[in-house]
Amino acid sequence: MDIRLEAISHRYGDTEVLRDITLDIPSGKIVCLVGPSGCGKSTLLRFAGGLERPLAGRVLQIGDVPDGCLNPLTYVFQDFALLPWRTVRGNISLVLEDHGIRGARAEAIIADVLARTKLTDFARALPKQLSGGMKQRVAIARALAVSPAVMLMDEPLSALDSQTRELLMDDLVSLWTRTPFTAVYVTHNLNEAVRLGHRVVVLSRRPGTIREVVEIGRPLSERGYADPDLERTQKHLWDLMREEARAADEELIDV
Ligand SMILES: Nc1ncnc2c1ncn2[C@@H]1O[C@H](COP(=O)(O)OP(=O)(O)OP(=O)(O)O)[C@@H](O)[C@H]1O
Repeated sequence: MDIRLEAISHRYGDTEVLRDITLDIPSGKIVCLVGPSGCGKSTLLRFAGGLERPLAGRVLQIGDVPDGCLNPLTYVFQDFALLPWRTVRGNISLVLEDHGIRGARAEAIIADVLARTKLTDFARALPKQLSGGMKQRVAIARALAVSPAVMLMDEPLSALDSQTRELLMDDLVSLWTRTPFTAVYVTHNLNEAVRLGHRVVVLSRRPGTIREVVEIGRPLSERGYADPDLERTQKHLWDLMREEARAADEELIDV
């Protein structure tokens, strides 16, 4: 399933947040949204996920959802949002229980997503026993369990230290390489954007408009740490954003 955002504009009271955003999220690709603080990235993600409606424009879902899809639009949040009293397995089974899936069918799905996220040996652990990176893997496994058409990822790695973030990026790349998924991925981190994005959408300062859409053709599995081509692309993204990021930062200080 593709998502098309068509001529989206929005304001909260007197604050114009987004202006005339038209954007395609093609099936099987990761589209990263980057831009200065407060430019409307998370708002756009909520519109894509149908959690909120824009004042103008529309969000179209085009095509079929994947086989076995229980929840077409599924979020992965920065803070993992795991239930502390449930085990890894229990956190994943919960989303299946919500859809009335139990027994052998649930077991098969849980085994599959635990294997895909390399968590099989941790099925009985409680969240408090896990590192931040492992918790986020559980959150990703839980999202995958519902076979989403599109994963909506709001800064999923930003609560993690830089080494853990590197490891999780590798995990996301191998996950996508084995079975491509579709994602809208909001991040402040331009390195994440160039490592994980097939398409990087640079938004301007608020009201967010699209400044540039950067396509990155190189396969995810061939994008290594400190790759000179990717560093050039990352620099280009930062050149697009630098002044506006500073202005947005100073605007926050003025408030
Ligand atoms: N529900 C709401 N009611 C009022 N204002 C809101 C609401 N949600 C967001 N805003 C405002 O809309 C603007 C865009 O917010 P949003 O969180 O989408 O930006 P962002 O680019 O994701 O920000 P950041 O990079 O800092 O996370 C901000 O000025 C924010 O204060």
